[in-house]
Amino acid sequence: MNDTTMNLNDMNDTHDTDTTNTTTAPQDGATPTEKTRDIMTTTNRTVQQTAGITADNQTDNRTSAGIHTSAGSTATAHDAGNGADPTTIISAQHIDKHFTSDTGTALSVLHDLSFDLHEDEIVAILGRSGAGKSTFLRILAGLVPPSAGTVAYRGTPLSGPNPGVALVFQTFALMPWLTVQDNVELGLAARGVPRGQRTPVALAAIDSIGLDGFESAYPKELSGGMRQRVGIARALVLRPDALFMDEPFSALDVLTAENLRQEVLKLWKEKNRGIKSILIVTHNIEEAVQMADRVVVLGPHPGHLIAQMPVNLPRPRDKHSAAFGDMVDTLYAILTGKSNTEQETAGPAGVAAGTAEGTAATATTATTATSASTSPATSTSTSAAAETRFADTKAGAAQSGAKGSGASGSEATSSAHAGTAGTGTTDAAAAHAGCCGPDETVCRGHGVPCGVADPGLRPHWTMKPSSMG
Ligand SMILES: Nc1ncnc2c1ncn2[C@@H]1O[C@H](COP(=O)(O)OP(=O)(O)OP(=O)(O)O)[C@@H](O)[C@H]1O
Repeated sequence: MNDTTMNLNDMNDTHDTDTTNTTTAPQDGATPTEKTRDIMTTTNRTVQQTAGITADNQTDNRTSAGIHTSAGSTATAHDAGNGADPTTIISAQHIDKHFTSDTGTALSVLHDLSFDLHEDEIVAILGRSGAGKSTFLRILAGLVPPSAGTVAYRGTPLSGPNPGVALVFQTFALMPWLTVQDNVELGLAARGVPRGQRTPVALAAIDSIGLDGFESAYPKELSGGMRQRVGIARALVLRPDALFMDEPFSALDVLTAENLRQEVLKLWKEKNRGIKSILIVTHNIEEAVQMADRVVVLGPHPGHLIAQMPVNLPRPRDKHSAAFGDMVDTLYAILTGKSNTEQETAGPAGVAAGTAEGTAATATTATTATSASTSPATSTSTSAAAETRFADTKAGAAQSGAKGSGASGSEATSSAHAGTAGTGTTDAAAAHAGCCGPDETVCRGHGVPCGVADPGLRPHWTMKPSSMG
């Protein structure tokens, strides 16, 4: 510990680093009164019924619920969270958000968005670039006040930073002048934890995230992946009820991102994990399906709830399974407006039921898959939607809706094989061998046994090396 850390609270006040959830003040001047209005009276039973999920029977209902969508503006993602459910960590009700430009023009960013986060779940907020995902996350974190609506943490309306949240940022937000250890201790120091107590906690977190031996290193000495590990460790030491991750892997190369996702999921599996929920913002469909127990889809202009989908696939998830692919296809269709799920109450039920067998759902059939609930997988999804379903929706699906091309369409996964295997061939075994380390029995990028040809290997995972960056 160096002297710099003696004044950590001062640093937090001085530098806008977004390093903890305890120091950032509301930015647009909304009053606590505005923020707390009607918090206990906004329960909307109709909406709960529409969603098909109740607090009392959460898991079972999720399993059978399939995809829920909202054609209207009053839908809520999950139950309405009136405080009756002790597993509700955060409840946001009827959130509106607008920003006003220098010229006085109002930009409506979020409209009537309701959402509950519960214990023991990972939720992904998925949407196109500009849909308002990060803004919504920040509102839930209490970093930005809503223009209308309410946010409560454990039933208590927020009037500032959410005390149950710790944040991980896309850009890591590390203090460059602090060592790894000091960065990790930052949030604890800001909370007034004495140095003698925070050091062992920080060291344990550093160890758990795979940075043992780098305690004294400075951020500039670390790779991007290592920096994000520091960012994650810094959040973990706070043992937050909710770990918020705002596109945490999108600044990393494909393999590093995949490794870190696996690390986070490994931590999540631990009994004494210290965090009760994870909320991850992403525009990567595959990442959402890989990580989340529930995917909440936001539509743009202004950001609003268009669908939510439970992900009941067994963990660790097999990206090659038909069920996984069907979920990705379905979400792609929803994101690109090719789905008419607004009229449906269930999507590909094989997926919703969490079976290994998917349905024959494709981008065009997913929305009418209610009658295919027991169908085995019969499709390898060769539609344009399927071709691009692993694309970063910001670069690929979100902008064009066309077949993935170049870096956008292929970056998300195809380069995982090619970048390491260096083959770019259609030889599945060779491709997997490339991402299997000497001590690994499973290809970490794709969840298949090393050295085993994967019959489900999709064509776009073997694109030409030149298109893989
Ligand atoms: N502080 C701000 N002042 C003005 N406009 C803002 C502010 N923050 C966000 N916006 C606008 O709100 C909209 C939503 O931004 P936001 O970052 O929440 O979207 P997003 O879905 O997270 O996008 P991305 O995936 O590209 O990060 C954008 O049009 C953005 O320009």
